[in-house]
Amino acid sequence: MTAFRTDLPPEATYPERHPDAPEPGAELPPHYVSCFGCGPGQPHGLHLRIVAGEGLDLSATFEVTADHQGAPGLAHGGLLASAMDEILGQLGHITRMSCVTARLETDFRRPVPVGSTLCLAARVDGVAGRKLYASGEGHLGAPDGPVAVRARALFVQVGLEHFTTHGRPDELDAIRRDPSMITHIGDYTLNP
Ligand SMILES: CCCCCCCCCCCCCC(=O)SCCNC(=O)CCNC(=O)[C@H](O)C(C)(C)COP(=O)(O)OP(=O)(O)OC[C@H]1O[C@@H](n2cnc3c(N)ncnc32)[C@H](O)[C@@H]1OP(=O)(O)O
Repeated sequence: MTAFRTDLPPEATYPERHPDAPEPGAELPPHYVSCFGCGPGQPHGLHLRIVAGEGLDLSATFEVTADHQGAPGLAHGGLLASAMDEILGQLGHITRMSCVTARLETDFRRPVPVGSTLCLAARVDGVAGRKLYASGEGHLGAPDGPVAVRARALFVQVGLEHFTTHGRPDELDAIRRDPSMITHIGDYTLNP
């Protein structure tokens, strides 16, 4: 059997839900107004609205429109992977780890027609040091609908300097002028 690089290592542990994690049922704040996945100010974005679950899990709905096509009338696979990347990455809200995607594996199990709603679910599988392992699915039409897409990912925790070092100065300057473009929770600045 293939050993995927997102397989949980033996030293992984299952973390507690962070006491400052969003309440179950609460909608997560967008981490950055211009994020392609969740930013309300991103005209070309997916505009995912992500809701905290009871444990180390999240859910969201993704309305698939004609803007998301690959084949005629069908969603583009890379776009579905982006939606999974976004909801999996936002699991950092629940564990309070500011992470970036190191590896994302996606299985496309059914075509996703334009006009359909994809119900996304994501959960933490474990944490090993800076590494957060996560998995999720996209169900067609309803949370218990057929699985159209499945993903597993490895995220690596990074400090704020990851973004300040590598981000384009124009966008970083815009955030300095208007800090409300990114979400701050307490003394923690979320991944911009
Ligand atoms: C409160 C917080 C809330 C946060 C909410 C945020 C919402 C955000 C939502 C965003 C949603 C969208 C999200 C996005 O779109 S994030 C944007 C897309 N991702 C990136 O741009 C990341 C680019 N990559 C990097 O910057 C670096 O490579 C990173 C930082 C990932 C690691 O470089 P770094 O120099 O720091 O660390 P390291 O190289 O020592 O690696 C560390 C460990 O990881 C293991 N490893 C690394 N890569 C892989 C791999 N491919 N498969 C398997 N394993 C891998 C590695 O072996 C090592 O393991 P170990 O030797 O320790 O055992």
